[in-house]
Amino acid sequence: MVNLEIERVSVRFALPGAVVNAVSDVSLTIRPGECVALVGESGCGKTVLASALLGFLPGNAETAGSAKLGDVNLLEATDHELATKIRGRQIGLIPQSPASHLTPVRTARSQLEEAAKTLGGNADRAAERAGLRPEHLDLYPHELSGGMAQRVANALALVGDPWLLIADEPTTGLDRDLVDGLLEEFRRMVDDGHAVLLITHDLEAAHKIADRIAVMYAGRIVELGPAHDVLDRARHPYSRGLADALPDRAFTPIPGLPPLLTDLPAGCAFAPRCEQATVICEDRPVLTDDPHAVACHRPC
Ligand SMILES: Nc1ncnc2c1ncn2[C@@H]1O[C@H](COP(=O)(O)OP(=O)(O)OP(=O)(O)O)[C@@H](O)[C@H]1O
Ligand code: NI
Repeated sequence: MVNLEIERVSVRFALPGAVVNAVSDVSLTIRPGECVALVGESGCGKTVLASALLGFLPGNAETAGSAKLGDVNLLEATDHELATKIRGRQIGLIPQSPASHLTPVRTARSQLEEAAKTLGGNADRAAERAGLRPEHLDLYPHELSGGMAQRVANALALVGDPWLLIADEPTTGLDRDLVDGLLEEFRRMVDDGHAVLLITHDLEAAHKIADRIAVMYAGRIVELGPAHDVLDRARHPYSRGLADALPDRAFTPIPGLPPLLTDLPAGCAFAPRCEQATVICEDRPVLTDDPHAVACHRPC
């Protein structure tokens, strides 16, 4: 097994009269045997980064940087190469809003069995791992509740036993028991030598299973380190605000809104919301190169 080496990846969308800088200069290595959680507010670029890795960006997207899985640069691979070698086999994706990715005219079982046949996996085993009962499998997508559709999508991503699973908000609509069951399944995979990139708003979920946490703000990673360090001793004022808003801490969420991705400031994008900011924050801070990395001139 190899690492996934994401190096200086940027993704921009060209719109009439504007450019959306959705992901800027993201570097992150994901290794077998670890779970990395990618957290941050809605719209900070988490899903766009995942889509870039699997070749799911729309035509108006432009990418820079590289994402290497062995000798394959995922950002330059052809759709054929991604479809036959990567997706589902090496990298499984649990997409955000899974219901829209299921084929409406076919039962969950037929979709899962087809994936199992193509990828060489076991449909029943994947369904069980995702917390589905056999009777759920005979339903059509429109008959599935949100939580059940989520479990079908989770099973589809697990069936080919990919070494890396990218799970984009995989706990949406699941009640606590199912969330815990799924997180335990992810942890088992990781302990078995797989890797999981868990994209989530749910810091509690990240706290439970992640080895490392990457905090994203306005398209950039602003803090990256061991999960407990990032949650309990956050260095970036933004991460500290996120961690302080955990239910058992219950401080007020950070006031204000992130900047528009079409109009990013030249300096630190968080500065306008930051109580620590001074004039030095008009220069963009770079992410430090240490095990608990932070991009901030005035870390906590
Ligand atoms: N095809 C597109 N064209 C233009 N802008 C886009 C496109 N797709 C995404 N964006 C923008 O890129 C930004 C990042 O979106 P993304 O979906 O990655 O956020 P996210 O962090 O996954 O948020 P959430 O937590 O709500 O899922 C958003 O501002 C979004 O509007
Ligand atoms: Ni998203």
